[in-house]
Amino acid sequence: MKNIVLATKNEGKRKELETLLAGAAAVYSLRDYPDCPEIEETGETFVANARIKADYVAQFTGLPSLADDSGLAVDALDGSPGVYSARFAGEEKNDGKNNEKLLHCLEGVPREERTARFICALVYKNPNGEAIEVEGTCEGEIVSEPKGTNGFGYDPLMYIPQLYKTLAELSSEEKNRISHRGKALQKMKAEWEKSGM
Ligand SMILES: O=P(O)(O)OP(=O)(O)OP(=O)(O)OC[C@H]1O[C@@H](n2cnc3c(O)ncnc32)[C@H](O)[C@@H]1O
Ligand SMILES: [Mg+2]
Repeated sequence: MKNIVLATKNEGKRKELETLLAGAAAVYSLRDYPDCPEIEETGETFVANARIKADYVAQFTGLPSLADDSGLAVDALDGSPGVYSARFAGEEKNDGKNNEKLLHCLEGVPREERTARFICALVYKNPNGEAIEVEGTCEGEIVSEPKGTNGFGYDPLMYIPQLYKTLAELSSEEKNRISHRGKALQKMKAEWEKSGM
């Protein structure tokens, strides 16, 4: 079984990725490398940022690394907060404040115009330089008040019309089945199979 270091400091992501990788890889994370410095996300796209994180952590640890850069693109906000999703309400990366700001930005916007999607770019990088890049998306609508307590980040605001629930009202298994992250990881597993990496 391959060893992988997850290049993330986000506990919500770490848990989901660990569950999704169970049986496929032995998983470490930056919790196991507390000396790994903060990695600056200077890219303009999700995949560019995931590449930066995967490269850095593969070099730093000498092990294959899997990075996730993700976020929410809201149509009524021309795709914002996008790559700024974590820092939408400031550098401190506060989920509650980010959600408040998003609701504030969408005040008065009618339901039919509140469509949005989560995007997850995954980059897998071997210390020898080989890489695999995939992306997954999850479509929904931004509700006008938070609902549900599961998940993390913007989950309480992301309503999935087909399920009549927000992502935060789903169990982790249900979320993983339909989420941007779950879909991206399915693609990654297929690429691992194909390439033998
Ligand atoms: O960069 P790392 O260390 O992985 O952790 P991060 O939290 O900074 O992660 P990102 O830079 O990828 O920013 C993504 C933000 O988008 C949000 N997000 C991503 N996936 C999400 C999900 O499945 N549910 C809810 N919010 C999500 C969440 O608020 C994250 O902070
Ligand atoms: Mg980040």
